[in-house]
Amino acid sequence: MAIQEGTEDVYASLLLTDNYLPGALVLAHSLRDAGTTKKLAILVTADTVSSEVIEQLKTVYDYVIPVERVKNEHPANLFLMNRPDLHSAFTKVNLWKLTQFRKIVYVDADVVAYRAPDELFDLPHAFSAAPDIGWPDLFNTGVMALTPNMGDYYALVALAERGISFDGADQGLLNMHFKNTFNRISFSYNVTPSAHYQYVPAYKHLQSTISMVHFIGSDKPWTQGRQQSTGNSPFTEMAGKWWAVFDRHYRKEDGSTPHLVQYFVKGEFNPTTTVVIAPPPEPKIESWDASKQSPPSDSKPEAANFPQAHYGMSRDKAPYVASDQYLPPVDRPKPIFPWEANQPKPTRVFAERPLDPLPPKSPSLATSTAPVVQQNEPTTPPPANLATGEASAEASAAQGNTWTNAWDEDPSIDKYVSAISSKHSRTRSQGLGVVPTTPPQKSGASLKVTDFPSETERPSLPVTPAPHSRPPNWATGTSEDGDGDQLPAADGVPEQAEWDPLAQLDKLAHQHSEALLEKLGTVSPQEETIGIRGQQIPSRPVPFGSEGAKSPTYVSPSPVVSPVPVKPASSTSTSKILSTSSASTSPPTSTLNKGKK
Ligand SMILES: O=c1ccn([C@@H]2O[C@H](COP(=O)(O)OP(=O)(O)O[C@H]3O[C@H](CO)[C@@H](O)[C@H](O)[C@H]3O)[C@@H](O)[C@H]2O)c(=O)[nH]1
Ligand SMILES: [Mn+2]
Repeated sequence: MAIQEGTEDVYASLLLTDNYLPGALVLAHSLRDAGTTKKLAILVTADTVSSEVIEQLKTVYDYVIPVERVKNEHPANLFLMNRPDLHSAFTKVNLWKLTQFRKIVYVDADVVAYRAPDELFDLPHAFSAAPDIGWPDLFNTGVMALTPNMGDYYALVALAERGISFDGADQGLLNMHFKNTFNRISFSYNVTPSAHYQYVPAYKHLQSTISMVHFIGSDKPWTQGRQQSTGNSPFTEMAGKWWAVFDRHYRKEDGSTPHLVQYFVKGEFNPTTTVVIAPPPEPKIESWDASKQSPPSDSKPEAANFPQAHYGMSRDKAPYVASDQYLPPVDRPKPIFPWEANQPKPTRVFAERPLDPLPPKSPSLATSTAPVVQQNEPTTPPPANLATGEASAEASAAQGNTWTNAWDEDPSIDKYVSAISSKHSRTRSQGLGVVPTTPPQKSGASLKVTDFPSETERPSLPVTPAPHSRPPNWATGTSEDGDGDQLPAADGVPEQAEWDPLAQLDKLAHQHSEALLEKLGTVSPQEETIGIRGQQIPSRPVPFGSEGAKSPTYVSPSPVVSPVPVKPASSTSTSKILSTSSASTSPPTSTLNKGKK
C-alpha cells in the first residue's frame, strides 16, 4: 500500500485567537519581504477565530487551514509558567497530520523573520528545533522543521489527550516526545530577546547571523506599543524590526490600513479619526442569556434606568387602596381539566357569611330566639373594612340580621349560666348608669354572655363585641347588699370547709405506700401485716466494697415529708420499716443542715 507523500514545502504558522492577528500578518510579510520561495500556510481554529480575521489572513497566506482545536483538559502546569492563555497550544500537533506537505517549517505568530531560512527545508531530519533560552537542553517550539507523518501525529494526540506536558503546553509535550530524536539547529533561527537580560556581547558578535526573532512571553510587540522599540538595546532593536515590518505594510498615510488590524495593535486604533467604526471582531453577545453567560461587560448596573436615584419615605397619609385588578376573581374560570368538572364536594369550607343567618327582621321571631335587647333593634352595620368582609356585612345589615358571638351558641355555656340564673331568681338592678335592658330571664332561655351595645349605649360604630351588662361582682358571686350567694360548685372540687390539709396529706401518704406495695406483689388480706409485706420486697445486695457506704449526694428534702403510713392498725410497724429503709439511704439530719448552710 503506497502512501502518497506530500511534495510541497510550506512555512506554517498558527492562529488560535483573533488578538494574535498582527503577529501572524507581520510574520508572513517578513518572510515574503525576505524573498522566500516557499508557500505560506496558517492553521486556524474556526471556533475561536472570527471570519473577518480569517479574511485578513487570506490577504497574505497561501493556505488558511482550519484545524480542530486541541485543548489541554489538565491545564494545571500552565499555571506554573503563568500562561493559562496557552490552554489550546496542543493544537500545534495538527501539523503532523498535514501530510499533503513534504516539509513544514513551523513558525510561531510572534516571530519576525530577518531573512527567510529556506535552507531548513533541506534538513534530512524528521524533526529539528533550536535551543530554548530558559533551558537550552530543551528546544523551543516557536520554530520547528518537521516532516508530517501520522505516526508522530497519533503519538502526540495520545499525549495531548492525557495532558502529558511538563509545562501544560506544546513545548513540554513535544520535548517529551522528541526528547531523544530531535535535531538541534542554531539559536539564530529562533532568537528570543529579553527586555530584562540580553547577552549583549554575543548579540553584537552574532546579530548578523539572525534569521528569526521570537518574542516569547505574554508581552508581544503589538501589545506593548511602538515606544517599546525606542532605544538602542538589543531588545529594542529586535522589537524595532517587528515594527519596521508592521509599518511597511500597515502604516498607510492614505488610511487604507484595515481597522481590524489596527484594532489589535496598541496605539494604532483611533476610532475618532474614522467615520465608520469597524465592528469589534470579538463575537458579540446579541441577547444575553443569563442561564449560559455572565453579563456583558458593558451592561448597565442594576436599576440604572430608574427615574430617580434617591428615594425617601412616603409622607402620604391616605391608606393604600389596591386597584380592582388585584382583588381575587369573583367568578371561577371555566373548568379545563376533567378533575375540575367532576370535583367532589369539599368537606371543609370557610364560611363567607354567617353560617346560620338569623331570619329577616321580625320582632316576634327575633325575641323568641334571642331575648337580649339589642336583637330587637336594627343593628348598625359594622364598618366596611371589617374582617368579616364588606359584601357580607352589608348584605346582613340589609336583611336586618343581628351580630352574634359564636360562644353564645355553645349550649354548655348556656346551661351553666342558666343554672346560675335559676339560683339567682331575683333579677338584679343594673346600677351601672346604663338603662336596664335585660328582661327577666325565662328558665331555659338562651342567655348571651356578650353582645353588641345599642347606639344609645355606644353611639360610635360598634366594632368589637362588648360584654353584656351584668350586675356588679357578678363573677365573684358577691353583691353590694352582702348577700353571700355562691356560684355553683364545679364537679370534683370539695367544699372549702371540708378541706383539711393535714388529713389530706395523710391520705396522700397512705395512697402512695399502698400503691408501692401493690406494685411489689399481690397481698392477701390475711397477710396484711407489714412484716410479711416487708419480706416480699426483693432484697438487692449492696455492690462489693460498698457495704455501709452513704450516698454523698442524696439529701432527703425533709424527714417530715417522707411518706408515712397512716393505717391505724399496723402503722407502728409499717412506719418503723419505712423509716428504717428511709434512714438507710438518707444522711443524718446534721448532714442535711450542713448542706443547707
Ligand atoms: O492566545 C493565543 C495564544 C497562542 N496563539 C498561538 O500559539 C503560539 C504560542 O503562543 P506564544 O504566546 O507565542 O507562546 P510563547 O510565549 O512563545 O511561549 C513558549 O511556550 C509555548 C507553549 O509551550 C510555545 O508554544 C511557544 O512556542 C514557546 O515559545 C502563538 O505564537 C500563536 O501562534 C494564539 O494564536 N493565540
Ligand atoms: Mn511564541
